[in-house]
Amino acid sequence: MKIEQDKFNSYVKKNVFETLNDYKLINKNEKIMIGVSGGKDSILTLHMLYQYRQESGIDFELEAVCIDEGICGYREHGIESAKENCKNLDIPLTIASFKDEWNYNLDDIHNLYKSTCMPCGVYRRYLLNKVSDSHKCDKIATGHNMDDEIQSFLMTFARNDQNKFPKFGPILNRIDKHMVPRIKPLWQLPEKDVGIWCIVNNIPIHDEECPYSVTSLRSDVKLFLNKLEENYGVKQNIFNSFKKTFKIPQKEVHLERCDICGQVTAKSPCNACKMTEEIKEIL
Ligand SMILES: Nc1ncnc2c1ncn2[C@@H]1O[C@H](COP(=O)(O)OP(=O)(O)OP(=O)(O)O)[C@@H](O)[C@H]1O
Repeated sequence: MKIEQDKFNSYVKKNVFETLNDYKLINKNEKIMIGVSGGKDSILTLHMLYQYRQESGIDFELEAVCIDEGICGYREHGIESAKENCKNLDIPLTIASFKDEWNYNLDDIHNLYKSTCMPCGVYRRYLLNKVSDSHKCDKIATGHNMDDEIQSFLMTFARNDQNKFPKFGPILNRIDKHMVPRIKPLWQLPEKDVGIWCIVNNIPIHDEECPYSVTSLRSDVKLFLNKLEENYGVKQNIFNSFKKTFKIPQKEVHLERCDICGQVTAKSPCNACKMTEEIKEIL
C-alpha cells in the first residue's frame, strides 16, 4: 500500500500535538531536554518538539542528551544519528558516558546481572537526570510510544509490581527540585507509525536492536503483544482500557540525599551508587 507522505505526516503531527496540548506537557519559558538515543522514537520526538516550538506559539528551549552506555558496535551508530539530526535542527547535544561517570562500559559489566537491561536502566536514568538537572532543564522528553507503555503496563502484572502504576501516563510530575520530571510526547502513537514516519521522510536513524535487549522480560512481552496484534488487533484496546484506569495518584514519597553522590533518592545510597559498590566488589 502506498502511503501519502503529507497525509501521514499530518496524522503523526496531530497525534503528537494532541498529547502535548491535552496534557499540557510543555509550558512557556521551559527548557526541555530530549533524551536522544539515535533510534526512531527519540528522533521523531526531536523533530516533533522542534516543529511544536515553531508552530505552537509557546516559547520554550530545546536541548538534547545522548547517553553512551559503552556497547561496542552498537551505540556508536546511535551517537552518529543523534549528532546528525541535532545538527540538522540546530539543537545543542550533550554526550555523557558510563565510562566517564563510573569508569567502565556496559560491555564490561553486562554479564553480572541476569538481564543487562537492569544495570543499564538504572545508570541511564541516573545520567539523564544528572545532566538535565545540571543544565537546569524543567523536563526530560523521551521517545516512549504507545507500545512501550502497554508493555510496561503488562510487565507490572507479570511482576506483581503495582508500585509502578503512578509512573504511567504522559507526564511524571516533579517530586523534588533536583528530580527532573519526564514527559512522553509519543505516548499515544503506535510504534509501527514511528517506523513508517522515518521511512516516508527518509530520516537518518539508527535502526538496530540493542544486543542485550533479548535478555529482558520486555523483549518477550513485546513479541507476545505483536503476535496478539497480528491475530486479533489488541493494542489500541489495551491502551484505551489502560487510559481509563492509569490515573492513580503518586503517593507521598519521602526523599533524601544519597550519602555517596548527593542525588535525591527514596533511600540512601541511591540505586546507582548501591549497584556501583556491588560491581566494584566483583570487578
Ligand atoms: N542512550 C540513550 N541516550 C539518551 N536517551 C535515551 C537513551 N536510551 C534511551 N533513551 C530515551 O529513552 C527512550 C526509550 O528508550 P528505549 O530503550 O525503550 O528505546 P527505544 O524504544 O528503542 O527508543 P529509540 O527508538 O529512541 O531508541 C528513548 O526513546 C529515549 O528518549
